[in-house]
Amino acid sequence: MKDKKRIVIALGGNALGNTLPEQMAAVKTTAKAIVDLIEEGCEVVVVHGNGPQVGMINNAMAALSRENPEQPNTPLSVCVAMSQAYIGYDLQNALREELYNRNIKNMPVSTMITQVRVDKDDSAFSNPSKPIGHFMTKEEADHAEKNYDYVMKEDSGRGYRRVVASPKPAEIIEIDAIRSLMESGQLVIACGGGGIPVTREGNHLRGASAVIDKDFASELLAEQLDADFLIILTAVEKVAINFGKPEEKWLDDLDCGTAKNYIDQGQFAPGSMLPKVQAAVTFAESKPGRTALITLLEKAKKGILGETGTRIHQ
Ligand SMILES: Nc1ncnc2c1ncn2[C@@H]1O[C@H](COP(=O)(O)OP(=O)(O)O)[C@@H](O)[C@H]1O
Ligand SMILES: NC(=O)OP(=O)(O)O
Repeated sequence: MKDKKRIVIALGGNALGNTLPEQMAAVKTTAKAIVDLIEEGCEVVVVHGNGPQVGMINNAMAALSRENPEQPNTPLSVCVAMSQAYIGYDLQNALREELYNRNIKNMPVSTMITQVRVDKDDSAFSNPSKPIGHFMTKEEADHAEKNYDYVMKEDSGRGYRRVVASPKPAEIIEIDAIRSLMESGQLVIACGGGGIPVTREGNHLRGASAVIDKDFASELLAEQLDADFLIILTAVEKVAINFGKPEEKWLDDLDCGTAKNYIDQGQFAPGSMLPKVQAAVTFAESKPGRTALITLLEKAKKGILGETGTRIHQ
């Protein structure tokens, strides 16, 4: 029996920054927001994104293999694994320190290297859509497309980014290990970067060339851990309709039916707010009483207390 409110938190790009120094600084703020929820008596499992980081790692490994033909290129699945370890390391340390600062010394923090099974026939493999790495100019994007065989896409007027396949998560391979750690009172970081994408071949798990969306992976994790809340922390305090337009309206409360109508109207940008609202609706619909919350990282505590954010419910 659960005696605490169980929460899966999905951390967006602003929780980590884009570079090594930015990440070292950002995780301190992120840790404060997470430990606030632990102080409120919640049981928390943390998922994070990895778009900028996995792109950076992949570029570095590709440059290494270009310089040294004996060094084969590193598969994207391995780059996701590296990003889980690198981000988990910083986040785990920041969380441990923040727990100690608040005199919570009996809560070990661990990062679970997590594999997530995807369907090898997922249509996403022939339609790359997930932006990774840094923004580029048109000239840089043309160069990368021509020389590195990257697929590039313009991203909402902000420049060009490489896009890769992003299949839907079907199964969290390490779910029992994550559950055991959580139930023994640990603060667990899992499904980082959406999880290492793998396909199943008998007993063998083969790495897939993809990056899973962390919003969808955190939704699956929240369902499988029977969480009460899925909290998606991002760079806006609330979800809006007519976002960025004069008639913009910020939403406090959204039932699933209304959310689906707004999705059909194209109110949420693909690749940014759309997967969050889709994940929130899937979670809220999966069982009565489950609620999703989308809010600003720094407002997580106010959000859980019902004072801000957009709540998505049945
Ligand atoms: N309808 C909308 N309401 C609120 N924000 C929106 C909307 N459509 C697009 N956005 C943008 O989506 C961003 C969140 O997506 P993104 O930056 O990709 O998320 P993440 O925090 O996971 O990195 C917000 O900061 C905002 O700029
Ligand atoms: N994997 C993933 O969804 O990363 P971002 O949140 O950084 O895009």
